Amino acid sequence: MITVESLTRRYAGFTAVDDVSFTARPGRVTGFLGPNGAGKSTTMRVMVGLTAPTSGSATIDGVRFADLPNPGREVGVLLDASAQHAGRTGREILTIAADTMGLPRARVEEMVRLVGLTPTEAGRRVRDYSLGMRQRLGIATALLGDPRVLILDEPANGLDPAGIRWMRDLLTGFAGRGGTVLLSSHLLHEIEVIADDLVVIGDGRIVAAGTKDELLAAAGTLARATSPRDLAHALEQAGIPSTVAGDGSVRTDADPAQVGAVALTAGVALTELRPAEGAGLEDMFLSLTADTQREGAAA
Ligand SMILES: Nc1ncnc2c1ncn2[C@@H]1O[C@H](COP(=O)(O)OP(=O)(O)OP(=O)(O)O)[C@@H](O)[C@H]1O
Repeated sequence: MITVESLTRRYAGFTAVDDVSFTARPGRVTGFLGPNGAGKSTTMRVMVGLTAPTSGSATIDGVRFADLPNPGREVGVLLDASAQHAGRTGREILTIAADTMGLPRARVEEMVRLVGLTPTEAGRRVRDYSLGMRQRLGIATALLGDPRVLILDEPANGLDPAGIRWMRDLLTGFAGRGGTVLLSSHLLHEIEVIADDLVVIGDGRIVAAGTKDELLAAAGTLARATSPRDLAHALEQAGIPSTVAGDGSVRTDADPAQVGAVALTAGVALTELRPAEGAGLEDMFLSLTADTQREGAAA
């Protein structure tokens, strides 16, 4: 279990992470989402002791990362796949990590196979790796010590479609065996498929956290009508607040049956009526982080 409590990190007067609290539980994949610069990497860096918190804490099963006796055996970390020593081969990097953790050398070849690097690729210098190969090596390093917790920043970055599918199965299997997975990603579809729980951060603050099902169900109802303004007006008359998005869709917290009844009474022809959850994580993400998007309010 990863526990983040009232975590704040300031840089010279700028607050990158602002009083953030959440947990990532065993047996679950927790997706960590937010727009560029929202504070995901900073939070993850604090978790693994690379950045000191200004206040608050991040612990793994109640222990700070820096206090873990053999961290690689307990927490697998992939923060920046390009941070590996470019002059070493993939195999050398894994061997050094295995020696540091006191693991048998056989574990190195096991991991090379597991992440789908060929023996030739494992013998190539990392500076000559493609992004996807670096990512695979980073995942091999994270899994080497057979940890029970994984902290992965954008692990799917650079992977081809087969690689993304492979990673999805790997992480789901890891959580299925009782492991804790926290992963950040900009690939919302990936998160939607793989995550059990979601933590959404915007401008350094948590804007939503809960199970994926809860958060998607909370998205309300989406309706389209030949005249969106008439529908919004009819809903308002019925005491149901709604918003009309730029694409003409009308959103409300009321359920679809209520919206349908109001439209019928008002004589407004609907062209679409459904739970907004069908719109998926992307819509939820954009509406939750609308205030913090560089591109301005999306809905
Ligand atoms: N060492 C630093 N000094 C000053 N500001 C920093 C430092 N590290 C991060 N920041 C700032 O903190 C904010 C959060 O950055 P962070 O990298 O955590 O965001 P992120 O959510 O991971 O973004 P992205 O999705 O773009 O990777 C940004 O505004 C960033 O510029």
